[in-house]
Amino acid sequence: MKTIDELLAEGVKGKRVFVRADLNVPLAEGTITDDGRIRAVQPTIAKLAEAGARVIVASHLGRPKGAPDPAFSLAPAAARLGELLGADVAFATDTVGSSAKETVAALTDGKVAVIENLRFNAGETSKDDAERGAFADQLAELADVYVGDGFGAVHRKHASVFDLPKRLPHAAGQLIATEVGVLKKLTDEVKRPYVVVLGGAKVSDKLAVIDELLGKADRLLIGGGMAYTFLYAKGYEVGISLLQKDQVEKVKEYMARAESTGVELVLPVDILASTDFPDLKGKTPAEYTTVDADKIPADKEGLDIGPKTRELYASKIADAATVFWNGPLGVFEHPDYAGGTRAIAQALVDSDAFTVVGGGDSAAAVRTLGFDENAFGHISTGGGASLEYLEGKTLPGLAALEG
Ligand SMILES: Nc1ncnc2c1ncn2[C@@H]1O[C@H](COP(=O)(O)OP(=O)(O)OP(=O)(O)O)[C@@H](O)[C@H]1O
Ligand SMILES: O=C(O)[C@H](O)COP(=O)(O)O
Repeated sequence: MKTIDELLAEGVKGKRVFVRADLNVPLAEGTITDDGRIRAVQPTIAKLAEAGARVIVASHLGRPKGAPDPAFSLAPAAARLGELLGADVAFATDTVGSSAKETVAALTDGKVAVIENLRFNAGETSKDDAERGAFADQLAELADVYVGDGFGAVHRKHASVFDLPKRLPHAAGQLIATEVGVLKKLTDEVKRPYVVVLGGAKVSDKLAVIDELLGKADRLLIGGGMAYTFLYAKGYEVGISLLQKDQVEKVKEYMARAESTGVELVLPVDILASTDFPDLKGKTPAEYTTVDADKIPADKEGLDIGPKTRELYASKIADAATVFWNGPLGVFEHPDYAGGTRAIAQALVDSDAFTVVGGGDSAAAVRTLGFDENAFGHISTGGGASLEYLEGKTLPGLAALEG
């Protein structure tokens, strides 16, 4: 992979450089609630601008259906990027149409423009190679050079991630280089004990990584919504908790494998359970009871790990040399169910281990709960991307940069 420094050494002054970023930030009524992903790509953009490039920043945001949708506009992200850079950032109201062409043509050396959400065009995410290729051809007309720096999207075989770098001279941005460097440490040269904490909502999304981690990690601590499928597989009743019944057999197989290979697979021992999902908007106080994990009442759902589990998990993290954490341990968006996630974040901060937090929600949780980002070894901007990297999969966006 060509690095950004190698590209800069070749000279980018006056060149139109297309930066594929991941500006897919959480928004609440048009306001960015966590700008971590914008800050993460800013150094690459700033370096290119300082070197006199005409920088075109592109990204997806959310999952619009291949057509313009104002709810998914990148305009707020472009404005925030301008604030962070301390410079005017132009904004094109389309992606490859007249606004994009005019905006790019008007760029002068060292200036930055953001084009509208790539996913407003069906070609971006199309499964059809020709349709994706045709969109990539249009994007290629906008630029002379491609810089891949949207780590959060490198697992997507999308036009701007996979097809476009094949059409232009290309290099990897600083963020991608950092992310890959850190994740390599978790795959090639991991220091033990290696503890993995997995939470979040969907077991099915994380099964493949559990499969891979059973051969790599020393301990696997399970929490969040996915814990209930494990507890159910163990034979417990889980009330109305999140349960993926179609995954139960697979989970049983993994539990047996963990047992036979000596990997410690640790499940919650107590749970905060309630008859109601909490009010995430008004954040009115929740009513819940703390129950043992094998005694979840039939009319209740588990919404966070309980105090005994928090202590247990913290003790399993305390002597780790490496920790990877993906997925909140409870419905952290409500203050009454944020305690489990907070306890795990604190355990990471307190440990001497090299700690990596992966996943959009986990990274946002760490910041919204008030933790200092610098207290962690690395906070990845990739959710699915970091998991797929750890699974050992070939990531289209990295493969394209290597070619
Ligand atoms: N017990 C639970 N019941 C229901 N939902 C839960 C529970 N615990 C956590 N969640 C929810 O899981 C969601 C996060 O899951 P997800 O798998 O998306 O996490 P992530 O991997 O960090 O994020 P991303 O996929 O964005 O990278 C949160 O919105 C949280 O409220
Ligand atoms: O949030 C993410 O994980 C990335 O931005 C990728 O988004 P996607 O899952 O919608 O492709």
